[in-house]
Amino acid sequence: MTLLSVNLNKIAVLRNSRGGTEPDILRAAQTCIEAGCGGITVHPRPDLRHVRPDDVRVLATLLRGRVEYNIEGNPFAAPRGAYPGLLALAREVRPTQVTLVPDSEGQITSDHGFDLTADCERLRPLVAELRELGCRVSLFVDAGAQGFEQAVAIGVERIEIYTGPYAEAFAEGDARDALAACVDTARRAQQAGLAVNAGHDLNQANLGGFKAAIPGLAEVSIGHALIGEALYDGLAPTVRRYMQILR
Ligand SMILES: CC(=O)[C@@H](O)[C@H](O)COP(=O)(O)O
Ligand SMILES: NCC(=O)COP(=O)(O)O
Repeated sequence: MTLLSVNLNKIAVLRNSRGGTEPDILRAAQTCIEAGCGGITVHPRPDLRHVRPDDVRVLATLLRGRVEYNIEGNPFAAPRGAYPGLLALAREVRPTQVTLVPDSEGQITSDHGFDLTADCERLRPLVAELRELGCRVSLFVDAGAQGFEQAVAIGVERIEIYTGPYAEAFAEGDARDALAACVDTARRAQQAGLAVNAGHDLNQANLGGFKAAIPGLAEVSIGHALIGEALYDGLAPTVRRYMQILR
């Protein structure tokens, strides 16, 4: 069974657009847990536009001992204001997994992975510290990435394949090449001893074929589409409830 980790960034984006506390991230996490998800993912960023450090902290308390907690982010992004940095957050909350992502400043969302052959040496001390803290470490990589042996050598246990190009090809009607690249990447990573996660723009339409093609897929983290789909699923009953009140 592949673990579903629900990314709650979009709940925070909606909340942040008004200020205040609604929609409430803890309530959203609780709902996802009650629905059977295996994990919660957050991706705090230095500009605080998504999940914020205080969200990361309160979620840790809610999730501990219940489901996996996956925190994503760029470990090299400098602390700024209320954002203490990814490593500092990991030291505080000790999530199940930290997924290191080479986001650059101002990126709307993640759009590429690490170059393992170039980046493993500078990642080495960070991976070591995260492992000391008891966190599993996963590296965000593009399909086609090389250097999995180097990743294993510095203590990395998983990769997360960036599935944006697969999702885009699927939406355009022909995902065969993009899927084949993910399948080959997963196979090589597994042969090197890594477990394989995947994420970005996965949705109910493109997930089934992806999962079927990747034996042993350990985890998918899904946020943007899942929250959008939840809106569609929830809009009609919600409107009906308002109509009841207004009768
Ligand atoms: C690491 C990753 O794949 C990203 O997909 C990201 O976490 C997506 O979520 P946001 O764009 O909402 O931060
Ligand atoms: N790691 C990917 C993730 O957490 C969610 O990405 P998306 O579904 O919001 O594109």
